[in-house]
Order: sequence, then structure tokens, then C-alpha cells
Amino acid sequence: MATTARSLHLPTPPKPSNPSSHHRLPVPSHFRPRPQRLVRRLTASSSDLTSFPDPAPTPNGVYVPWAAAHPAAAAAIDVDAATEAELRENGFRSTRRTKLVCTIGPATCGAAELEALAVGGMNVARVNMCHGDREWHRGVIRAVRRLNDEKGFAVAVMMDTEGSEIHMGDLGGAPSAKAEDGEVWTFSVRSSDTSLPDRIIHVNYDGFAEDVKAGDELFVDGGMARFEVIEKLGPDVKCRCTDPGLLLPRANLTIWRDGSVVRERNAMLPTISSKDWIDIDFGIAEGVDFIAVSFVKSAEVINHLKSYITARSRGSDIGVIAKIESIDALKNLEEIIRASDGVIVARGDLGAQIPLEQVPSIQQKIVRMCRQLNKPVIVASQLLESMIEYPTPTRAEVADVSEAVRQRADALMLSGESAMGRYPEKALGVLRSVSLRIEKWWREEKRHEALELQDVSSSFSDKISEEICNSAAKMANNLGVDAVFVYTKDGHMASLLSRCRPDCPIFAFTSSTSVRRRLNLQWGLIPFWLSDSDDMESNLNRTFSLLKARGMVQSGDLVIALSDMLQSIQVMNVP
Ligand SMILES: Nc1ncnc2c1ncn2[C@@H]1O[C@H](COP(=O)(O)OP(=O)(O)O)[C@@H](O)[C@H]1O
Ligand SMILES: C=C(OP(=O)(O)O)C(=O)O
Ligand SMILES: [K+]
Ligand SMILES: [Mg+2]
Repeated sequence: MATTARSLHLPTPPKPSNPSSHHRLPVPSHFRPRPQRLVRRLTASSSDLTSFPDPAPTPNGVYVPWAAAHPAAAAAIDVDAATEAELRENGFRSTRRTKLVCTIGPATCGAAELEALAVGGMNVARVNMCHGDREWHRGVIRAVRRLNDEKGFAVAVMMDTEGSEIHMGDLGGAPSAKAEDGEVWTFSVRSSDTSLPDRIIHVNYDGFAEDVKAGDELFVDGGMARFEVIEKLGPDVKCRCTDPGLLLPRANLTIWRDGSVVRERNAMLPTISSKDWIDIDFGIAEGVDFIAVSFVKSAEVINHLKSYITARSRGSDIGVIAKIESIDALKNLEEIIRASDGVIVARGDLGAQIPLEQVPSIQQKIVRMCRQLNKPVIVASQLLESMIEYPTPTRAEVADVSEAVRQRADALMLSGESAMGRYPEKALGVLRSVSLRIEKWWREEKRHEALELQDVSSSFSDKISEEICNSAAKMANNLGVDAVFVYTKDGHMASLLSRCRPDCPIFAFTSSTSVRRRLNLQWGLIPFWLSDSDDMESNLNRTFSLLKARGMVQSGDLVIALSDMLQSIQVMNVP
């Protein structure tokens, strides 16, 4: 999305950033090497844990991830290094429940910048196939994978398709172009040469010149700049600028006539273009965790893509996320959400198709419907738009982020703020601290929302899991337990628990690394990888020992434990 110039704000001079300072976790204030504790010898795999005391800070004061210091014990259980630091520092109650998605772009594609985002709490890295070439995307995806493997993170990767939207060309390489009031610009469907003369913009959609009429309005980026169509000359459409603004490369275009969007022909374009299919093949080959489909219009395309992935990816599971960003998607909202594995409220393009004042209520409706249907939901676009240029957010942006957290969306997303802004880490820091504060406020006020959860399961066995999760979440709140532990093969029971939005964090244990990464998108879940075992008793004993050894739980902590193998609920104190 384009960035607006802010005239009110006096920019604070940016502090010189010290790139080496944010690659390391700060040493928690209470961090002391603890005396070795005796761990009950419960199972063979936990028997050596007493020999793994907490690591001491190194002489230069940096925190060494536990897993790096103790590779042998780390082989039995694994949790994201950033979450582990948070748990050790603040305890269960104050872990962040709202997940954070960062769009990666030129400002954040380097290994050091990616690591700084992971340390700062990025749960999902998004690459937008509208921008950058395949080599660039491959480099980012592999860098995230390397970060996970080498530094103990579990950042999931989301690939976002370009979709068949109408957009401008890339301005012949210029970073932006300024359109002034009254200027005449030409929007042309002639095949673009790399360097176009001034005030000529290439349009990617061949039907464009046919579709527009003199008198139509042309919105760039949902109205960041506006033009009126004055004349058509074959492939060229002459337009006068009526609202000046900054044009960014590949900015989205919408045609308006008599107060509404002209979309009849655009609506005929396939949701997944041939370029998108090639990108999807690439995403499957690179093993991305999620594919987000732009400009979804119906459930059919989601179902089609899911069958395609199943046929192509041989077992590895990729979540299909529907982006709600058009009038057509709103018409078929429920069937789209039901078909998908998650949803993005893509307010950027949505706000270009419907009046802006309708976006907040639609956001709330989508967030609620996703919760009812047990699908993770991401609120996206312009959350901290001004931070593309400034190191602090506006009050209004903080209020917008707070509202999404208060609605209990699963995740918040940064776009330009992290892709090409000047302050990606600061923007992530704002999402993190606002989420924590609002979540705490919510719990203190004890505002257990009246939202009655409807039945979501189709089979009787699923129904049992659902009832168990609903009861466990209620018990967790009433008993004030420290955490719910859920042992889950496919993640389903963990997501049913997340749907209840309990007061305490949910520790989700799975032996699948891909399930673990996907659970990273869901509210309140702390996904752990735990080596496979079907025996609940041994799972519990192993987990307690391993987590105690890492200082993540303590004797006496009250825990509710669930398992999707046994469909059981147990309440217990950590021994
Ligand atoms: N891979 C990339 N390469 C270059 N620029 C990018 C990339 N990804 C994102 N950006 C920049 O960040 C901005 C915001 O990203 P995003 O919201 O994902 O895209 P868009 O603005 O096209 O909807 C883009 O307009 C673009 O300027
Ligand atoms: C998230 C969105 O999609 P994109 O950034 O790909 O346009 C949006 O339109 O809000
Ligand atoms: K996109
Ligand atoms: Mg969009």
C-alpha cells in the first residue's frame, strides 16, 4: 500500500541502529545460573536432564539459546527460541497470545534482519509474489529455514499469490512517481518497455482500455491518488489527476463509475493466473507452510488448490489461506472460510472496493466468523502504515492494532512497514507491546466474552474432542491453571483449544515439524516439537522433566493436560 506523507508529525531523528545489538536476546533481568536440581528419573529419555543446567550468560552478556548449549537434550523437545526467552523471563501468564506476521522485502531480506525479526517475535514470514523475482523469493525462504535450523526458531513461511488484479507496471525502475493535481497522465496497455517516457504508466490488464469510459474515475492504491478518464486513444487512456499522490511501482488500480467499482470483466479473470500456478509449484517445491490466495471469489478455487497441493506435495501439508479483499469474496464469505485453512482480512484491497467506513464492521464480522468456524484469521494492511517513514506510530494506529487484538484475531500482519519501511523492528515491537498490554487488560477485566461457540465438528469423534476442549478451557479459567498442555498429532485439538481463547497459554506438543510451524499462526498456542510417543503417561513425565530442566515450568505449577489419542482431560501439579 502506498504511504501517505504526514505533515503533523515532527520526525524524531532516528537513533543510529546498532545492527549487532539486535541479533542476540537480551539477558533476562532475573537470569542467574541455577543450582542443579534433582529431576525424577521417569523415562530413559529424560534421565540425563540433571546434567543440563541453565546456561550462564556468556562474558559479553549475550544469551545462548538453551538448545544450542545442550544439543543432546534439545533433541527430545524443541520450542521457538524467542518464546523460550519470553517464558523464562515473564512466566506463563504474560506470553503473547496474538501472533505476528511480517512481510519480507528489501528492508528485511538479509540474514541479520530476518534474525532480528525472529528474535522480535515474528511467527510467520510472508513473501508477496507481486514483488521480487523467483531467486529473491528462494533466497528468503531458505534463509528463514536456515534461521529455524541453526538458531532454534520455528518461523512459518507464507507465500502470497499475485492474483489477477489490475495493476500498474514497475515505473521503469523508478522507486515512485508523483502525480500532481491537473496533470494529464497516460495509462497504456501497450507492451511495456523498461523505460517509459514521463507520465506514461503501463497497465498489466489487456482489457483495461476497452473497459474504461470517459468520465470514469481511476483509483491508484484504493484512492491514494485519483484520476479522471478524459479520453481513449486505442491502447492509451488519457487521465487527469484529480487527487495528487505518490504512485508506487505495481500499485493496484480500480475503475469507479457512478460511485461503485467496475468489476464485471475483472471478475472474469481467473483467481489463480497461470503465473500464480507457476509460483504455487515453486512454493510447493520450496516447502512453504501456507499459500495465501489473493482475490478469492468462491470456495471452489480454494478446494481446487487444496486438491492440487494434495496431489503434488506428497504428504507434506500446506495450509491454504483465503484473502478476503473483494466484493465477490464478501458475497461468498462463509463458504470461503469453511473451505480454507485460514483467512486474511486484506483491508488494503478491500478498502479499495467498498467504502472505507464499512471496513471495520466487516473486519469484526470476518474475525468472529473465523472463530466460530475454527479457522485462524489475520488482520492485515496499514496497521502501522506511518511507521514506514517514522519511528513511532500514530495514536490512531495504536488504537487500530488494539481493536484487532481486542477482537481476538489470531494474528496481525505488517506489510510495507516490514517489507520496505525504515523501522521494521520498531514496528514489530509496537505490535508486540500493544498485543501484550491489551491481552493483559482483557484478562484483568475478566471479560470472558459472551461469544457462544457453536458446534463446529462434523463427526462424532471430532465432537468429543470439541467438547473436551470447551470444558478444558472453561476449567482452566475457573481453576486459574498455569497452562493447558495438549498432545496432538495433526494439530486439530490444539486449534479447538485456541478457539476457546482461554486465559492461560496452550502448550501444544506434536511430533510433526510442519504441524508445529503451522500452529504458530494460531492464537495462544505455543507449539513444541516432542519426539513421538503414544503413551500419555510417558509423554507427560517426559515433558515435565524436559521443561523443568529448561526452567520453563516449575514444581507445583497447575496444568490441565489433553490428548487427542486418549480424548482425556487430566488436572495435575507439575511434580
Ligand atoms: N519482494 C519485494 N521486493 C520489493 N519490494 C517489496 C517486496 N515485497 C514488498 N515490497 C514493497 O512493500 C510494499 C508493501 O508490501 P505489500 O503490502 O505486500 O504489497 P502491495 O503494496 O503490493 O499490496 C509493496 O508495495 C512494495 O513496495
Ligand atoms: C494484504 C493485502 O494484499 P496485498 O498486500 O497482496 O495487496 C491487502 O490487500 O490488504
Ligand atoms: K499478493
Ligand atoms: Mg491485496
